[in-house]
Amino acid sequence: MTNPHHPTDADPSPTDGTPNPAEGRRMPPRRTDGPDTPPAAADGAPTPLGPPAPDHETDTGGAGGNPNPAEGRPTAPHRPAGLDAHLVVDRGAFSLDIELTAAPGDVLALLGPNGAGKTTALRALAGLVPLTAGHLRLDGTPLERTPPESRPVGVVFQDYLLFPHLSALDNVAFGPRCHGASKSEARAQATEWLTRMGLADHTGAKPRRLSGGQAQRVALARALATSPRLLLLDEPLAALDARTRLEIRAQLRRHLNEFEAVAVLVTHDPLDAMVLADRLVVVEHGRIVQHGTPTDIARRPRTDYIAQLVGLNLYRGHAEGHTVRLDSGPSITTTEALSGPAFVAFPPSAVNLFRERPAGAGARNLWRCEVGGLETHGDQIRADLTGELPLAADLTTVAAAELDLRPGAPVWATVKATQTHAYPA
Ligand SMILES: Nc1ncnc2c1ncn2[C@@H]1O[C@H](COP(=O)(O)OP(=O)(O)OP(=O)(O)O)[C@@H](O)[C@H]1O
Repeated sequence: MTNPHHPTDADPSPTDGTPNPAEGRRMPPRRTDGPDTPPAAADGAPTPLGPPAPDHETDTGGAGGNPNPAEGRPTAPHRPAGLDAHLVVDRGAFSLDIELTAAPGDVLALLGPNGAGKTTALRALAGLVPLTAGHLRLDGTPLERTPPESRPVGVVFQDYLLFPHLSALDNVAFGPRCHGASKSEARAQATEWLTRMGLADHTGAKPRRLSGGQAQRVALARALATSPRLLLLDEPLAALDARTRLEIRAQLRRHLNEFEAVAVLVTHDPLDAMVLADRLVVVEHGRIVQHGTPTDIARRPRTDYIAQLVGLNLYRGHAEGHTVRLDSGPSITTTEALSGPAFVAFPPSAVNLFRERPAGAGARNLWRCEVGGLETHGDQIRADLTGELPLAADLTTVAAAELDLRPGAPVWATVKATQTHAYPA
């Protein structure tokens, strides 16, 4: 479980990383740099975040609660469970402005291209970047002014940031220990978490002796051991090789399913997002461009980035019945009949290529194109076509050889109307 302690101004513990004789444990040094730097532990590793100090934030939502005329006594203020955030962060040339809400048990994935603002959003939730405006409430409690170490937040950093000098057990026990558990209680909790993670045989191992997948699970156990109300995962599988990733992705999904509070993960990988999250929030240029279930997003992408992510050709135009006239000129015949601004999408595998104009195109769409480039894509060749309609087409290596495809070659591309999907823009 991730919960090393970070001293606050109210914390009288030593600030030089030396053992605290009063408590018999080593405290991390106090940081003097800005809030945008993760707090560091004694060994320089950023300090994972922990639950709130017991007396820290108080609920301001109800100012003492509303009187209930029926009973003549005040009721508890309404405290919506889960995450309610409007994150506004100004960083000079870059600004983030996104709203996130999630119920307990939800797993949200923030997905987006480099520089979109995903990490900034995660760090704002953790309290490592201050909000310029907006709000952040967790289970109804405002957290904007709560320091990172006092937020009920657990973080799994991309490279895990385990304390190298501590065993897996002590890495996990560190969180509960910093929140007042006795050494034996903290170790018992850590043992339980490591056992749940399938690491009962590795409790004594130092991080350098753990595989990538094991280290990831120790980091997750450390994040969960203090029962956070918000779990943040920054590219949780990025440091793993492809084989381990497959296995750990499935395990992480299981652990997230069992986690009863809100989890937010940041990823570049659409597969991680689709497997791990209930809802995707796609961020571009610091703004949400689309959100929804993985299926919604995959079926109805609304930006080029998302279309590429889910492997679709995407066009925007104006629909009249079964024809969508594209803003760029040509038309696409679709099975759906629509009226007004519309998107049309189809997968590269739906495209058939011919060197000669095919006879009797019938209900197929037909465009004259040119091969712009070719690349291997899994066991297929992906042809990028330019010309009347820019598109990506997938074909087998045998078909590519038979067509003698090479950059600059003219080709005819067809797509059946039944393989397109049109929806309102
Ligand atoms: N400390 C900082 N000060 C000022 N600007 C920053 C700082 N850190 C990041 N930025 C800028 O904020 C923007 C968003 O960065 P951020 O790291 O949040 O994006 P990201 O979506 O996580 O990208 P990536 O996927 O590459 O990690 C970028 O333009 C980046 O240059």
